[in-house]
Amino acid sequence: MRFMVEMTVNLPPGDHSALLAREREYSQRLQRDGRWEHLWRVAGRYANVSIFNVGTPDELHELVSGLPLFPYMDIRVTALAAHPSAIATEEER
Ligand SMILES: O=C(O)CC1=CCC(=O)O1
Repeated sequence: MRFMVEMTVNLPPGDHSALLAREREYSQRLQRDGRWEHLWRVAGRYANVSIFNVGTPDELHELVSGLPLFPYMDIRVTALAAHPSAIATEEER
């Protein structure tokens, strides 16, 4: 199941380098294992748009709530369905 996840980061002022390093490590592990398919910066905002490919909504919730930045983010999740006009490989579906 694919989900579009929009994350807006609201960090208080300060040095968050250790937290951001943990966030990067966590997200790159999920990108490498294929569950975090896309990660894009929203131009001009401290926000991202991501595509997750996971088995269940519960799994998505577990992954997203485990993000080190989770307490500092507003997160919006949209479930995605196949578009009948999309040209996509079987693997992408
Ligand atoms: O910088 C962000 O958009 C927050 C974030 C999510 C995954 C990551 O590595 O950073």
